[in-house]
Amino acid sequence: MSYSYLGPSGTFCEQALLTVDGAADAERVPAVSVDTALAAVRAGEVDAAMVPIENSVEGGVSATLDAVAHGDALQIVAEVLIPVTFQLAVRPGIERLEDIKVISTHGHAWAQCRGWAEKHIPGVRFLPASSTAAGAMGLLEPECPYDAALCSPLVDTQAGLTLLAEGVEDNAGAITRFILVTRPGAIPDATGSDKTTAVVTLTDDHPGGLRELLDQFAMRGVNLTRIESRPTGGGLGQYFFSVDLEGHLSEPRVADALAGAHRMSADVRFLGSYPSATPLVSPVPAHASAQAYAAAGEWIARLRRVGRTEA
Ligand SMILES: O=C(O)C(=O)C[C@]1(C(=O)O)C=C[C@@H](O)C=C1
Repeated sequence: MSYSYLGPSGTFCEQALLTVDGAADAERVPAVSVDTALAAVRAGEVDAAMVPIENSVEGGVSATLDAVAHGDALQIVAEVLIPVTFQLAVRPGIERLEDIKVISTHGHAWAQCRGWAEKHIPGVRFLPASSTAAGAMGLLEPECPYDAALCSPLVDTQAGLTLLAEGVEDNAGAITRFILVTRPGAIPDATGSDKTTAVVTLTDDHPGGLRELLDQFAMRGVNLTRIESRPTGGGLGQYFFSVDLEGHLSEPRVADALAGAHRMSADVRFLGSYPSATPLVSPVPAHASAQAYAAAGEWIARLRRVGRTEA
């Protein structure tokens, strides 16, 4: 196997990738952006990509939500949760917080540390970097246009950077969720604790459209763990919905709910069923169990057989 990930080495993304069996010894190709990492999968240059999808403080990673929703089909085969904590690295010559005028990091990292930075370095300016590790590595460049970078604790051991502070995040205990993405192929077997991701674009804009979509899941006892609206790019008011739900496509209630969504909108993109990284939070109601579906299916089949005999 070969993998792309949001690089360079030292990102949280790489940390997530290294939790995958065999990835430590596999070919790992750092990419400059989520789009580039996924493009390498689409082009067949690597087998899979590890990219961030959601953070417990800052929410969805738009670059990932949009990239998997459009273009050649991709499939999510695994998810990884990584606790995130940040440290402040500085360029040579900077010795005190007061010397810092500009901080660089990934936008999601800045959103998680902005409160600390504004409190301890009043007036500091933010310069976006393509990743936390890219920001940190830039500090070693002779013409670095910023003084400090917020990065993962993985970075210091590799580069010999000077650290001025650790644990600078505003919310202790934050978690980022990453997904392992491949070209479409076999769906991982159901484990009994699985998630499914899909993208739905409602074709017809009318009052209650979103509620009707949600009903498809609610009435089949399917719990949603994330729902986000993202602009389609086609104009104001035009959105698609990206959803994660508890359950596997092989479960009748999940298949039925997705089929219901498809009846409402032909524009449903199935993005995969894969093992959940945490135990599912909501028990399956009795009426939505596989047994209840089987019993109801047999009942309908019986009715149809009787009808045919009598006809
Ligand atoms: O820049 C990194 O290190 C990443 O892996 C990206 C990313 C993200 O996109 O959310 C991952 C975890 C942190 O929340 C901050 C940045």
